[in-house]
Amino acid sequence: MQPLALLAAIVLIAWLPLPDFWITQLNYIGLYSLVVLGLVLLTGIGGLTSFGQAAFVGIGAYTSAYLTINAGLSPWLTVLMGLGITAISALVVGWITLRMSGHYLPLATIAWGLALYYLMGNVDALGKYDGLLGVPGITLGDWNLSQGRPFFLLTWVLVLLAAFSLINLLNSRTGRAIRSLRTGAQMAEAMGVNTLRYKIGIFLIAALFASVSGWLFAHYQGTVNPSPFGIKWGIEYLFMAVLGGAGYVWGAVTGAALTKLLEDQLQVLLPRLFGTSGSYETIVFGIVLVLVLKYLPDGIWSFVAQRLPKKPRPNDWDGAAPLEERSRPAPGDLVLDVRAVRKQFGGLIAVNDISFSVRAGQIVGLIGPNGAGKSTTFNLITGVLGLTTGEVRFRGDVVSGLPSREIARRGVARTFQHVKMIPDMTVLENVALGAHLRGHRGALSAMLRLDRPEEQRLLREAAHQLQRVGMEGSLHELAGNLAMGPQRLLEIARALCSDPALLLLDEPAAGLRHKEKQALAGVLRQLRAEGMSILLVEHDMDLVMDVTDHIVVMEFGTHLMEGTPAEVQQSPAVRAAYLGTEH
Ligand SMILES: Nc1ncnc2c1ncn2[C@@H]1O[C@H](COP(=O)(O)OP(=O)(O)OP(=O)(O)O)[C@@H](O)[C@H]1O
Repeated sequence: MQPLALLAAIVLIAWLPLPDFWITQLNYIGLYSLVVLGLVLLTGIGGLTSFGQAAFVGIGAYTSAYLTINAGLSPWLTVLMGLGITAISALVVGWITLRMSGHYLPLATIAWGLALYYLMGNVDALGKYDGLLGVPGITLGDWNLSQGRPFFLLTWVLVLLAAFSLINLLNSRTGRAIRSLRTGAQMAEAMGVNTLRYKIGIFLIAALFASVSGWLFAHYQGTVNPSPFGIKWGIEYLFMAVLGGAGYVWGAVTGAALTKLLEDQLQVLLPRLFGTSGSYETIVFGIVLVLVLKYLPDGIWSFVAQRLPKKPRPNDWDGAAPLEERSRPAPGDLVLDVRAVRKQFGGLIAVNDISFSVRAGQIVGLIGPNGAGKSTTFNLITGVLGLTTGEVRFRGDVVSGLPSREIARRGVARTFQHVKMIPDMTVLENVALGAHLRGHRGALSAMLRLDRPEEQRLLREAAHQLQRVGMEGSLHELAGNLAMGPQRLLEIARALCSDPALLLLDEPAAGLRHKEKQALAGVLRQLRAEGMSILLVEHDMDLVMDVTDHIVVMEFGTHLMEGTPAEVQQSPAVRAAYLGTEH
């Protein structure tokens, strides 16, 4: 949707002779939309559930109300102060709670919401549960922006700014990193994404949006008290996000609008229907939520989004400058040196003093029967697991003990045994995530669209790597629609995007058809010809024998033998290990 067309629509609505009742409704919808836009980013896109957003609305509202009443400051100044206090609170709360996973995070946000509610209700200076009265309006010259149509304009311009800055953010390097959070930390960290930093970042942005809504609310109402900032409202905001479509920016506005309109209509209709007064609308909302979750699990906007024409991202990257590349190891240089690595899980020694090396321009296969310890060795090299003893050196430096994103930064790229990608993002965007560490632009420059030159360079790299693996025809397809073969190639292209000196492939042939395996073998041979070093963990013996230069065989966590494919094929010990017969 075009920002200017929407802005024009807002000005038109303000100008039309609509009854004041509807302007008031739209004002509240705008206030809610701001909070829910934050939730779309945090919960729908980032996968972090928060019941505590109403508390951030409260911080924005109370800060501005208190300072305008008691210190006589201008609301234009107090909004910034509210944002500052909100930012500090969000950083502290986020830093503590966002390390938690599963149910703990929502529980922690409930605790935070409750704590703040009771704090607001018990502090004398904040008027306890009666709150603060006589909050002055927001003025611009002689114009009072806190009433009716002027307030409508102010609120909805802010909603548009928030919505389009989110859209810009999601279409950027930072946005891809944020979207990767939902797939789990392992893939994101392997792409060099500092997941905790990004989680705190989206928590902060969502809190700031809520704080602005609180500021507007305080000056619109002219009074603040704790009840709109309690946990009930924390739940209600989440409800709006889920109803509208938590994965979509416009889902936020849809959810806020439907909830407000439905609530108002039901509050009038239902008591008439039942003949008594009561909060029947809550029951109806519960039923609506269950129905939406059953029939439109991605929210009401998803229904619209599926029917909107989809334009592929216009190609503006072809002319961009290529990204800088790291220095390459010379052919034959020692790239990976695994020295007596051991991993113990309780009493089980999964990897028992394994040593081997990979040289530049070599494809080394790591094979062995199920449970031999291949994946564990792979995870030790990539930093997913810590070593019990031993050492891993990459290009001469010890990398064991480093977090996986640091190992990725040094030039080790990987794919996953079970493909990990972002299904609702295009192939091109998924692959561009691999170049995360080669870009530097952050959230603010993305929101303001100052990141475009860098973004074009990143997309150019992604398109180039897709061409390298023969997928140049699928740039704009959604990754979730790909067959298994192209999915595996997507992962390889994504890994190549980081400009690696070593590529670690975890069972890339698993689930592939014969033709797809042939295509994969072709890509691997071509990469080797270009000087890439590859460690290949694989069960498919045809592929391993076909493409590797050297093979390391593991059995029960130990090093059984190593040699050329021919030597390994002829080894009675290897045959026995696979067939389970005598050595
Ligand atoms: N996190 C863990 N905790 C305990 N034991 C583990 C853990 N991960 C792996 N193991 C054990 O370590 C051994 C080696 O497992 P690993 O997955 O590395 O083997 P693999 O050779 O990759 O097998 P496959 O080919 O089936 O993937 C197995 O006995 C496995 O059960």
